[in-house]
Amino acid sequence: MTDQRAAFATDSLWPAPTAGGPVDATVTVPGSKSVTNRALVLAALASEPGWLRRPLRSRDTLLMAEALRAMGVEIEERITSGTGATPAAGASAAHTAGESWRVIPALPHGPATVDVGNAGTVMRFLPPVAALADGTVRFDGDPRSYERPLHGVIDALRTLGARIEDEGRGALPLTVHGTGSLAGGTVEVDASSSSQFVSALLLSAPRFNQGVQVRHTGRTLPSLPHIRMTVDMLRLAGAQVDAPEDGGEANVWRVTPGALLGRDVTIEPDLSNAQPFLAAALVTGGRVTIPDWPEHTTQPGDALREIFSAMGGSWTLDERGLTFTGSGRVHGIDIDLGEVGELTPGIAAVAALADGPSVLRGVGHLRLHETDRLAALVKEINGLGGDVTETEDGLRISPRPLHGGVFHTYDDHRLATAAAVLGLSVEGVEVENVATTGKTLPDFPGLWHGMLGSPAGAGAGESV
Ligand SMILES: O=C(O)C1=C[C@@H](OP(=O)(O)O)[C@@H](O)[C@H](O)C1
Ligand SMILES: C=C(OP(=O)(O)O)C(=O)O
Repeated sequence: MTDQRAAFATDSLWPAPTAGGPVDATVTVPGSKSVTNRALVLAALASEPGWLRRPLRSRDTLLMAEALRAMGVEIEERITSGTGATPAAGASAAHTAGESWRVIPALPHGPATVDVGNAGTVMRFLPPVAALADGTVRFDGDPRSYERPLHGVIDALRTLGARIEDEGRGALPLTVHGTGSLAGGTVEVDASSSSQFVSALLLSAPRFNQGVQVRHTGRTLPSLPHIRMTVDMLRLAGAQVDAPEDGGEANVWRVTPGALLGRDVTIEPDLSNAQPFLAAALVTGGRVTIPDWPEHTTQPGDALREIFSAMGGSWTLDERGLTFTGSGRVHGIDIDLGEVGELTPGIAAVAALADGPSVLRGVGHLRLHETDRLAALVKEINGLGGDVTETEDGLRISPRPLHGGVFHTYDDHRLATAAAVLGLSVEGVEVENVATTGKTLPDFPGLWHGMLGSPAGAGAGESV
């Protein structure tokens, strides 16, 4: 619906390259979407300017930056040499070289219009910011954004004192009528459809008059590492947070009101976007190194070390980064992916090439992601000759010899990267709208061809 969306060619077919043999490459993966968008929100709400080093520049993060700018926050993009900047704790000068964003916070204000695209982080993290704004903020997005769950955030904000018009939809589009402050207080939310409900309320809570106490009341809670990421980043910005993992009450988070510090944050590489490259090492029996893999992280992609090892590879972590090595064999896996749901499409692709069956559990909420990921994976892998069935909360995958064909991606970046993994071993896979990878991973086709040492093919389309 916007200029950014127009940059995405949707009708092109990208011939996914096959791997001529075992891959052997080092792939520098751009910054984490989840860390970049949290860092932007926290910097925008801080009481002093801050820096983001090596932020991700992708559709989701540019939408977040644009939305904050629309509410009065200044975000300047700068190229730094690595010498003029103050590195974040533990970051080397090399780490800080490249692009940086200087964020100069302001009291958020309306009138403003926010395009959320199809970014869960934007559609969920920003209504609480808008509730703190002085003025009216209108939220709209891609057609799919109307279908993604938002009721948890809307209802909770109303309980905490906000006025929101959504014409009874409990979803986008909506208008938040901010008054310049929000009471805050105690709220219950069923976050079983998205952990981002909890993260959204916690991120802005230091600025609520009474802070917040959030109690999750649902039966399940997906993507816990992403909530831990929120808690860690809030603490790094000076907030006081009580969380269940510190011995607090189960399913209850508390944030004390107080000023947020302007920090200098170096964004980690996106470990979930490292997935297709690690998968390439696994399925070709090759080796891929991802530089700057953090020793400690809350990113769910860190679990790939163990998951892909259980599927047949092995890893080492040293000063070069994470090196993942395939053994030439790929095994099936029976695993609950509830904590790391965004890894499911890539694991499903590897599982379809394995030497035995797999069961992926705990990911029913993926039906409400960028697309219905369970239905899409069944349809598209089976369209190449596979045998994937949907269960109540996941997928059952029985590997079969696959053949070429068009793999549709439904505007879902992770469907596109999963298709590329299949294409390494299966001749003639054509990925429809590979440019949709630009939601979180700029120039995926370029990185992929670079890994394979092959010239970039036609039909790659534009990406951010
Ligand atoms: O907070 C975040 O940055 C995210 C949380 C998860 O969302 P859900 O809990 O909705 O799965 C994850 O899937 C998404 O890619 C990013
Ligand atoms: C679910 C995802 O994204 P979003 O932040 O839009 O929820 C994802 O990146 O896999």
